[in-house]
Amino acid sequence: MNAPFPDDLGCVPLLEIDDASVMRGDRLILDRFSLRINAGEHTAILGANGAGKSTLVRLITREIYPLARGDGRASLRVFNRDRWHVSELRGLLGIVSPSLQDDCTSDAALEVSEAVLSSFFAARRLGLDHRVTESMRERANAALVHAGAEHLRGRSMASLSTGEARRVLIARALVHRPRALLLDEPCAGLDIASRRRFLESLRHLARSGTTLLLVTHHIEEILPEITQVALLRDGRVVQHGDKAEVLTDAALSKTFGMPVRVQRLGDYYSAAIE
Ligand SMILES: Nc1ncnc2c1ncn2[C@@H]1O[C@H](COP(=O)(O)OP(=O)(O)OP(=O)(O)O)[C@@H](O)[C@H]1O
Repeated sequence: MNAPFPDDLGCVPLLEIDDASVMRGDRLILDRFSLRINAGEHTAILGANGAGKSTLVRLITREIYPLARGDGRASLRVFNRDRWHVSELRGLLGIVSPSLQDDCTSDAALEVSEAVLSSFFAARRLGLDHRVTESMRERANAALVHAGAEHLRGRSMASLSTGEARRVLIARALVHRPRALLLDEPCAGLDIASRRRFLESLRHLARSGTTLLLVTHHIEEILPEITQVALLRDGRVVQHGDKAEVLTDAALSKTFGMPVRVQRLGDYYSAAIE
C-alpha cells in the first residue's frame, strides 16, 4: 500500500532497494541487491564494465523488474513509495541516460525546444493533441537556461554534439523540477574540456538543491558536492558510505579487480592502475 507523499520529501529516503534480484536473459545480474540513498545526499555509483550499473538504472526507471520476493514485499521504493504514476515519478526523479539520448538524437526532425516540451506529455515529439501552454514554454526556456543550453534553441537534436545533446536532455529532465536527477554515464563521449564544463553545470544543479545520483566508471567524475559513493562489483555493493572512506586503494582495487592507486587532487579524485 502506498502512503501519500509527505510534504517534506527531504525527510524520506530517495531510494530504497532491499534484496532486489534481477535476471537478464538466463543470468542473475543483481543478486539480492540492497542500497539506500537519502534525499539530499549527492551520490556516485561507481563500478567497472559489467558490474551491473545500467541494470540498476533500468531497475530504478522500471524498464526492468526484480524477481518477486518470497515475503511479497516490494524491493524498490522511491521517496517511500513502491508504485508511481509516470507523471508523479517525472516530478521526483529526472533521468538522463544513453538510451534516451539515442532516441532523441536519431530523430532528424526533432528540434531542441520540442525535445524539452514533449517531456510534459511523456512523449518524444509534440503531437497534434498536445496543448502547449505559455507556462510550459516558460518552464522549458528556464530549464534550457539552467542546463546551459538556451543557445541551442532552434537546432535539430540530430545536429548537436554529444555534449550539447546531453545538456538538452538535462533540460528535458529539469522541466519537471525534479527533486533528484539520475545521470547514467553523463560524461560518455565528452572531451576533457566539455567534460569539465559539464561537471561544473552539474555542480551548480547540486548546489541549487537537486540531488544527484551519478552512475559512472570514472572516479574523476565524482564532483566535490558528491559526498556518498557506492562501489559495485558483480551485481553487488562492495562498499557504500562517505566518499573519503570509500575511495581507498583497497576498495577500488576490489571493485576493479586490479591494484588501483587513488589520488586526491584538490576536491577531485583520480585513480591509476599500479
Ligand atoms: N539482456 C541481457 N541478457 C543477458 N545478460 C545481460 C543483458 N544485459 C546485460 N547483461 C549482462 O549483465 C551484466 C551487467 O551489465 P550492465 O550493462 O548492467 O553493466 P554496466 O555496469 O552498466 O556495464 P558498462 O559499464 O560496461 O556499461 C553484464 O555481464 C552483461 O553482459
